[in-house]
Amino acid sequence: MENGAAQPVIVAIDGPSGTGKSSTSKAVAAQLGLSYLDTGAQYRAITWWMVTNGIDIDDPTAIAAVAGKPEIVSGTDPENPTITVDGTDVAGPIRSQEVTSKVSAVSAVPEVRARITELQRSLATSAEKGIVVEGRDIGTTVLPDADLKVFLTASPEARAARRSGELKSTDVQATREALIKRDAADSSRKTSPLAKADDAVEVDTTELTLAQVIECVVTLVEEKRAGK
Ligand SMILES: Nc1ncnc2c1ncn2[C@@H]1O[C@H](COP(=O)(O)OP(=O)(O)O)[C@@H](O)[C@H]1O
Ligand SMILES: Nc1ccn([C@H]2C[C@H](O)[C@@H](COP(=O)(O)OP(=O)(O)O)O2)c(=O)n1
Repeated sequence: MENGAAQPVIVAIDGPSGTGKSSTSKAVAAQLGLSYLDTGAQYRAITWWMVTNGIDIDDPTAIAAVAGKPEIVSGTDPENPTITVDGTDVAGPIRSQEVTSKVSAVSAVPEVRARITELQRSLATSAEKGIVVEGRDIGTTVLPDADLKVFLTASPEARAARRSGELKSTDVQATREALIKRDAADSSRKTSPLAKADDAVEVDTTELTLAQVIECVVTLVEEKRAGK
């Protein structure tokens, strides 16, 4: 088949916080003309709704009871990814410290995961040219038949330095601790934890520039498409 008429390609990119999933996925999707989905933004959006509606984050039963209520819509253009909850643009508020500190507890609730996973699968199957989906459990649970699975890693020091730079925070040590705590919670939850799929390609980005990581993933997609 000619490249121009290629079959939709599904790319799953997983890994802990600060490994470069969002920046890499967005750039790869833009370069290859694919859609892009930030699944972390969806979990942040449902967490934002729980916080805004006064739901007790320490009560998984209370979270489960209302998990079906908010309508979460993700725009999948990599040049302009969007996220709304019941029609409200929440791209800014979902990055708040409060949401960041509560998102692991909310996303550990099975009813929340079932709801969000369904949204993710539906977006992936409707992407005409294909999609790059980034998260924690995409290769293992959400899209186990993805054409390419990549698992990004980096040292905690590199990840904390990147996040601190982004948050314009000088306290790299506090950022490092918060990041390690969130990764531990995400990796140890019962339902669909952060994990590398057996057939994922692991890329350690500690010593790589973002441009190098993007090039690496684009090459992996092209090799898959060429049937190598
Ligand atoms: N290989 C890299 N080298 C240096 N900085 C990077 C690299 N990859 C990503 N970054 C930067 O690190 C920060 C976190 O990256 P991001 O893509 O949001 O990670 P994740 O989605 O895995 O949490 C961003 O500011 C991004 O520009
Ligand atoms: N597929 C996913 C994606 C994110 N999550 C949860 C766990 C993560 O700590 C939060 C936030 O994810 P996000 O990718 O926005 O996190 P960072 O960009 O690393 O700060 O969502 C998840 O449980 N499953």
